[in-house]
Amino acid sequence: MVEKLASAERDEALAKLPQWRHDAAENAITREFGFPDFSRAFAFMTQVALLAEKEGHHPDWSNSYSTVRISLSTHDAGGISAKDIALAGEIDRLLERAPA
Ligand SMILES: C[C@H](O)[C@H](O)[C@H]1CNC2=NC(N)=NC(=O)C2=N1
Repeated sequence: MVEKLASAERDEALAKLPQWRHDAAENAITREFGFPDFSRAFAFMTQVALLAEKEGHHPDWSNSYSTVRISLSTHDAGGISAKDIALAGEIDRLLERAPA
């Protein structure tokens, strides 16, 4: 089982993911994404869903029209693990490859 990161490790990893925030109340890392419309927001969610299935690691998220909010934590570890950091990086790279 993957271990949760110590807060110093988490902060060091987050320094390389400047668009992600540590949400202490959720014990998760979060990012909000804005798109021009619902279709593009949902297309992004579809890509993230496929990525999550591939990784066996899944986001907690919400969608309101053209906004998608993603919260990543490792439920099994009770906090933020390297898997969350890795998935956040891959989600960022999805947008670099195919800007919405
Ligand atoms: C068995 C399966 O791999 C686990 O239940 C996975 C599935 N996806 C998961 N996703 C997240 N975010 N946290 C987990 O602990 C987790 N566990």
